[in-house]
Amino acid sequence: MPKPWRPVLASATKCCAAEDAAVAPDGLARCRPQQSELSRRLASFRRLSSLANSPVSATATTVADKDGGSVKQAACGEMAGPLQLHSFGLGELRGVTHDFSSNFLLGEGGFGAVYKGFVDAGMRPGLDAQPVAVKQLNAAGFQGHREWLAEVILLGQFRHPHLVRLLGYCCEDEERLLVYEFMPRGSLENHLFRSSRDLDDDAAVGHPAEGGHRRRQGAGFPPRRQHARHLPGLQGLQHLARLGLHCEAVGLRAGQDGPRGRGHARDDARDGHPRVRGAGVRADGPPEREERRVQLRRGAAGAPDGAARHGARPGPQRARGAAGEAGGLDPALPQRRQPQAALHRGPEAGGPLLRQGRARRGAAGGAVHGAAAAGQAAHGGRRRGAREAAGAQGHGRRRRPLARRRRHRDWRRQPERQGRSCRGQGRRRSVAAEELVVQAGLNR
Ligand SMILES: Nc1ncnc2c1ncn2[C@@H]1O[C@H](COP(=O)(O)OP(=O)(O)OP(=O)(O)O)[C@@H](O)[C@H]1O
Repeated sequence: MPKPWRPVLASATKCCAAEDAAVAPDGLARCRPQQSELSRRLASFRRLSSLANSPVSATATTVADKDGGSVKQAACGEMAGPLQLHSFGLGELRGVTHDFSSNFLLGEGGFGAVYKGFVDAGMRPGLDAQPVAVKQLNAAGFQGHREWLAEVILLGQFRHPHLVRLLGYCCEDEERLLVYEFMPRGSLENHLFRSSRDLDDDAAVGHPAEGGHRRRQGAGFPPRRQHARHLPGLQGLQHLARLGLHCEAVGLRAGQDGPRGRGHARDDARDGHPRVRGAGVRADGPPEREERRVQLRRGAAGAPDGAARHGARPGPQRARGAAGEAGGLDPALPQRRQPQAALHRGPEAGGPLLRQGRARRGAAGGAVHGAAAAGQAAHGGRRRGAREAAGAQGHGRRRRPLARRRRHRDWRRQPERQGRSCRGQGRRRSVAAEELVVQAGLNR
């Protein structure tokens, strides 16, 4: 009659004597085994590992751990019994990881450094040739033999497609290592909180001669959608991560002082994330300008008055189609355009005489200002063409609609604005990202 199992973690919780407990900088007490403690544990583990290396025995064996408790352990030299693990020598793992070369470093966690390696087919019976991740206990860290042992015993018993598989371990002198199957796409944490470029970097770890090398690690942007598709059940978390991206993107676009700047926000937006436009708002700009920008954002994010898809911006094609075919305004155009266009209806076309922005360029149905169209056709550049066309009409520069000019004049004449130029003070206001997200309707 085999002895009943003793819960592994019940003994694991009391992992060291009170005098061994160290207080970490974050204020949490953690157990850090002292040398004497390690030697004691080593003795108990040697019994375990000698059994592991012994000839095949399919019978489960009970091995005493250091507290005199017992954990059920099978002789596993040939992958038999509950713990189907291979025991590796330190020399073997050195060979596998090119002597723990920094070129093979995958990352570092609380347990210690993790290296990539390759095991050959003949290394152990039943062990296929494959890449592996070798985790080496950091003797100066706050984890020790007990955590290592718990990992060996727990992960050694489980086989599940969603769990990384522990292939083996090494226990030599004071060295404690764990050998896992290699996960080419990195950890779940990375998928949730780091950029695809970092993920690609992880996959590229290896010797330069093999085409892989380590470039960089570190915190990055939330992940892109496609990287989590293959991870079941991550959609909800991905959604949260995407919201995080919005906040960050808005913050960057508003302040322009982020680590990767405007271009990065654009890159991420191209990958299907809602794009928040025009967050760069001048601190000294007229207040209505900011409101208008927020309106635009609301449209871009797919609100009822806006474009149909995230990031979709009504471009010249859509504006042209709407103006030409229906002779009216494109309902998908942001609200900002409509009043302006309505002010300038062309008599012959019966449609809007679109005088500003992209919609003006090449609008069909003769609704384009003739001189502007000629200028653009001759010179190509939209702005330059418009400016020259305005020059041909006798204006020094393109004029804004009268109502808008008046509004701007009134704003300039406000007492608190006296003595300050309204141009050229390009200090950008750092608009709180959350506020913009709420205004833009992205917080759904
Ligand atoms: N099986 C694996 N395949 C590929 N990479 C891995 C594997 N295991 C770990 N890594 C890499 O090593 C890094 C550190 O690993 P991990 O976080 O598991 O270490 P740890 O010491 O167990 O951490 P902690 O104890 O703090 O949870 C991971 O971010 C990942 O990049």
